[in-house]
Amino acid sequence: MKLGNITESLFLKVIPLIWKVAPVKLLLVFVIRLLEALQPAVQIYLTKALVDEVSSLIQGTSDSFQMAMMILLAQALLYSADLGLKSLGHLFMFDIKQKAKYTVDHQVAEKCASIAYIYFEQPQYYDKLQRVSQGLAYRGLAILDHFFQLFKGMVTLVSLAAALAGLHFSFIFGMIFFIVPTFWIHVQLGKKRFAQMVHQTPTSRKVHYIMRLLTERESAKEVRMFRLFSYLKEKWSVLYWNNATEQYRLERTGVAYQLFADIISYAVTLASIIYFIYLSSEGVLTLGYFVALIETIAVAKTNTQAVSIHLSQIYEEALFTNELFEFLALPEGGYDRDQRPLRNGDESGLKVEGLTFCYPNQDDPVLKNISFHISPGQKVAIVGKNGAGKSTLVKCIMGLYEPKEGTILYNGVNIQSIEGYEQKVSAVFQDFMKYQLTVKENIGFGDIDSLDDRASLESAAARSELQPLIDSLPLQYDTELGPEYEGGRELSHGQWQKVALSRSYMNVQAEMVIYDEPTAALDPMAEAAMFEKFAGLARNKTSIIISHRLGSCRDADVILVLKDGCLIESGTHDQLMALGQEYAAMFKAQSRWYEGSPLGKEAFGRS
Ligand SMILES: Nc1ncnc2c1ncn2[C@@H]1O[C@H](COP(=O)(O)OP(=O)(O)OP(=O)(O)O)[C@@H](O)[C@H]1O
Repeated sequence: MKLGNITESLFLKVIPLIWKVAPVKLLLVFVIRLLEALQPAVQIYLTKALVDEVSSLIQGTSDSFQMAMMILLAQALLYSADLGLKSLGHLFMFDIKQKAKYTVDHQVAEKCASIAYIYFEQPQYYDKLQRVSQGLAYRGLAILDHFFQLFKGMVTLVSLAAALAGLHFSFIFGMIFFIVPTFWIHVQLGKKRFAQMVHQTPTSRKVHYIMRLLTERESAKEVRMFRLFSYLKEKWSVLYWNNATEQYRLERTGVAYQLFADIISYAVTLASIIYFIYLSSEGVLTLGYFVALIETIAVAKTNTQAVSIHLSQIYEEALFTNELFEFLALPEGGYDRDQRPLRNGDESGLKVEGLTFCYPNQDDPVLKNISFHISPGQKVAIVGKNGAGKSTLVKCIMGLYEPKEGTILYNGVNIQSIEGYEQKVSAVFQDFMKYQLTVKENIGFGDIDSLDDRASLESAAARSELQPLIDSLPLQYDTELGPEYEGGRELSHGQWQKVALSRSYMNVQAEMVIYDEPTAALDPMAEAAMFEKFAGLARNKTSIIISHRLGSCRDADVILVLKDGCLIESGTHDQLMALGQEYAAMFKAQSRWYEGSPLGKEAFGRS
């Protein structure tokens, strides 16, 4: 990363961002750091005056005891003021960081909500997100701290350099000898640390993932049942030590580099002290001057090291901060709006034409040249074996994925050009959310504007037969669901599915309803009721159901049969049965189970 980029990151991005959230506090911290920075030079000047006064007192050449006391008092006052400024500076910085973290977290969350859904299918996205959240919490905002410390160190050094240069110009070179090696070392280490973090991100995500498997409730059942603890712990341990060993090696290199820099800096200090002793022996320096110079060297040493460390830290933080700004600059919506084919036609309903879709980082398309038309109000079932592409197809229809080729038109318009298209579609996904929040929120999220509309909530709950369960809960609609928080009430999977269905019923404005295996966890009575209600609910809406229970698809107006990403059959149940191919074979295989055929008996090992 070039110096220009670092300055740009610091002055054009980080500081303006912080200026926006806390301008007054930022200015105050700046003033405080300036005052703090000038304090060492004044202290050294007072020390010199004090030592000279005391040495005069010892030699009996002066009776300025009062003067010495005055100087001591001034030093004490200065020291107290410095302590006060430090505490204030700390508090102001704490406040600035809280506000800046809030603002940036907020922007990251907004970005996550607005980027194309397809980003969530890419491991690189999760790697970046992890670095962004790590970088933000622990590093990004530290850049400001380093900047102020750097500023303070520089001001102190300039004030000391002015004093030393007056004595001999070579002290300026001495200071450079202090700064350059430490700076170079820390920049190199910063670069290495950043590169290491980028390359370790996938492994460290895996380490966290396996630790979650070992500790969380979701996985606890299988971990115990399959006795996975030792295997997973071993896997976690290998990955953990892979990263930890690399980090240790880098730290060891860092320590060796630092030792080298410290030796150089000590040599420079020693040379300076020898020179001061020589000047004193020549009678050029008073005792006070000598003491002040020794103190100056000590303070200069600390500050030059601090300056080089803070400079290199700014470099390192800028690498992290840049990741954050790159993340925030990801294109929203993900589609190149100018490239989108915008077609207007008079055909109503949903028309899919030549749809081909490929997941990121994969060469083979998951959906291949699919075309069909659904008229408004039609009931459509999508069936096919596992992995045939059913869920992917509905995600394309919902506008979550952009086709690689082909178009999806709704009432003749490309769905990606339709403002608020997502409100026209209501859906229940296979992996629906179990919000660890109240019943009201779990249902009301289906139409956030009606969250407080009790009548709508009750009507949605009644449609999925959920009302009796809600009535039995301690706080009814205000009962917290899920076991993760104190007082939360856990539901069965089927009950959760009813909650998800209720959520979808909230969106009464939806023109199209999509259900991806909506009854998988429901008992037969609830399933039958759901289909009865669904027929009524979806009467005026286009409805698309994915189901493996082919019996529930019999009444569909159109059944689409997918195989290996291709649409191989479409028609009514009777037409497809008459065709006698994939659908007919699947249907017959399933119906044999209900009719008690030998196939069913074999599966249970009966003769
Ligand atoms: N996020 C993803 N990234 C890459 N490939 C994926 C992703 N999701 C699904 N696939 C692949 O796409 C293909 C179709 O998956 P999809 O979930 O659409 O099938 P499906 O017909 O809904 O299956 P099921 O009946 O098991 O739910 C599968 O081969 C799957 O491996």
